[in-house]
Amino acid sequence: MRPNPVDGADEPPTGDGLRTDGGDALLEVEGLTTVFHTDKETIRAVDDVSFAVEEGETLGIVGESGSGKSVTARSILGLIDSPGTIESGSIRFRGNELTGGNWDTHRGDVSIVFQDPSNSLNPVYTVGNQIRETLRIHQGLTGAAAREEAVRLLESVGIPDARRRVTEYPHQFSGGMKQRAVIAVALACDPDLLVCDEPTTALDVTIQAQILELLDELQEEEDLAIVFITHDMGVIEETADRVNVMYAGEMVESAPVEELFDSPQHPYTRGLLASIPGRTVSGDRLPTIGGEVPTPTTEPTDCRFADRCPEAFDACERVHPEPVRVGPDHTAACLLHEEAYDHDPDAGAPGAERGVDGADDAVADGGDRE
Ligand SMILES: Nc1ncnc2c1ncn2[C@@H]1O[C@H](COP(=O)(O)OP(=O)(O)OP(=O)(O)O)[C@@H](O)[C@H]1O
Ligand code: NI
Repeated sequence: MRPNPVDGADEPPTGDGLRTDGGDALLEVEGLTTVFHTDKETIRAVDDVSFAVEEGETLGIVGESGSGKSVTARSILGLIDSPGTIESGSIRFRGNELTGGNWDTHRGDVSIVFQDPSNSLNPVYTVGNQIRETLRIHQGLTGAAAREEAVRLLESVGIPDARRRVTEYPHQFSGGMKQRAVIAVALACDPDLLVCDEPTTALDVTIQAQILELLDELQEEEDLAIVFITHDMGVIEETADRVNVMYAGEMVESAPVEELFDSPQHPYTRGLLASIPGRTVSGDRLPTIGGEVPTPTTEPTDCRFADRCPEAFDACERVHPEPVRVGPDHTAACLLHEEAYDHDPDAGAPGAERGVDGADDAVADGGDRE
């Protein structure tokens, strides 16, 4: 939520410049391709995705269900199990390559918080027990030191009466308090990067806001970098410094959060933004993008969004768009931004809402006046 402390603005853009190499980012992901081999097909859940996370920043990853957000998160943590595998690409943490089984060198430097806190805590151990176990493994703390640190961690995530609650079992915690406890366990690793995969989706709206606020405070206090995964553009606007938009396994747009919201360059991003309450002309229904995310099973030869895209033109069916620079710190993978593909300008801007269900309803509202 706070501004990126590493100001990349005055770095000269490199020639082909979309890949960061040799930079000092905390996490660098390059060409990540994670596939699942099922009986009938190979699912390319994450397909040639590249991005970086700087120290202390929050990177939001957004996209509809099935776009590859969680598989990206699990890949970073080394949590891809059979039938899944990282087929190619590089994941570097502080410059060290993690793929190829080197996750243990940074185990604990990267920690994850999942959507459902109930699945993340062991019901047969007290909350304190689980925090202390993590402190022992990752920080070598035992005895009184571990007990004190467990209480301090519960306090730091805003659990009242921490000294007593540390002795309680997960079922004695409410949903929101459970997720705070999960975050305390994640922090017991003393991570530099916290990956949050839809951490508030299972919680009600008020609690959700409290957890988002907590993450923001923790980030400032502990100088944490956060990768925040959500399908909710509203949550992205509140939490992220930078945003990656994913669609069918690919990263279709990436930009600082304000720029993405002010000047989205991919029609898919425009569709996601149009579905935020309050951003579109008032109508009974929010516009949604018709259709759903296809499951990618082959290397792309076209734009995977073409058949849902209100701005698609003929080349979109036969050419795969690669990410291109559309601003100093902004990329989009869309042929609208490749001059070589001469598209019909009439199919451009005014049609941005065409094919977006519900947009017509909003316009039709004017009819009530007669
Ligand atoms: N264990 C698995 N076996 C086979 N396919 C998988 C497995 N895990 C994920 N996939 C597939 O990978 C693709 C991406 O899934 P992923 O869970 O990353 O999506 P997501 O963006 O996190 O969606 P959601 O918002 O629903 O959590 C989907 O097509 C999914 O079916
Ligand atoms: Ni997911």
